[in-house]
Amino acid sequence: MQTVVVEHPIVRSRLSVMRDETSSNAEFRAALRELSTLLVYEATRDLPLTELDITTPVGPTKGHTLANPPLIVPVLRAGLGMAEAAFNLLPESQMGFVGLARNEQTHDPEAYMASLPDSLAGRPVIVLDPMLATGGSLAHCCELLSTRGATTIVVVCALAAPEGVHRIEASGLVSSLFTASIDEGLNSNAYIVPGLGDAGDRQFGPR
Ligand SMILES: O=P(O)(O)OC[C@H]1O[C@H](OP(=O)(O)OP(=O)(O)O)[C@H](O)[C@@H]1O
Ligand SMILES: O=c1cc[nH]c(=O)[nH]1
Ligand SMILES: [Mg+2]
Repeated sequence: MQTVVVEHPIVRSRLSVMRDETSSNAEFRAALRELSTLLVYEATRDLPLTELDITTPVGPTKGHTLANPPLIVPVLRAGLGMAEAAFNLLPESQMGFVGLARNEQTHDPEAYMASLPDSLAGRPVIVLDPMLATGGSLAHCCELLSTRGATTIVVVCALAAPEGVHRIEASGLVSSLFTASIDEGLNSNAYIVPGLGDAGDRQFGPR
């Protein structure tokens, strides 16, 4: 698995707004949206292109279009805050949805929703979830995608813990991971330290 920590001054500043406990829900959502644009920009850098003939007002030339736009899959709830930014960059794409809620006693994900095409054979997938903590949720999501035939899965998250990076690498299902930071680790509640708290609650309020 290729792991890329996107180093950029704007990425750092938006992540800091997200980490700051005094940021409002609206400030957190705006910072996540802007951060997601930058992370998805990097995650799509190597997408293959198809050449096409176009005509400018001045004359003919060659243009390009995405050869095989990826399916975008936000993991609900928190990944919803990244979805619009990804769709804006990839308007040709389609979107699927996976709903997972981590059980805060066992730290295992509990699935409550999946809305995906039956077959993902031949379709690259970009999975969006701001938090990669134990990695249980993203591993579950990637297994679901793999069961439907996905072979190229790119994960984009705002923050990761080393434990989660190792877990999804060990799954063998993820081609690349793009994140703004790999933090120190997990606390006894399996929250990322220093992290930013609960990314779903910080956007939408407690569930
Ligand atoms: O790596 P893990 O240990 O599995 O934890 C990460 C998961 O926890 C958060 O979702 P949560 O379960 O809180 O649901 P929410 O998005 O509805 O808040 C986050 O958005 C990830 O999906
Ligand atoms: O730090 C964490 C861990 C899991 N889920 C979150 O939203 N934050
Ligand atoms: Mg949550």
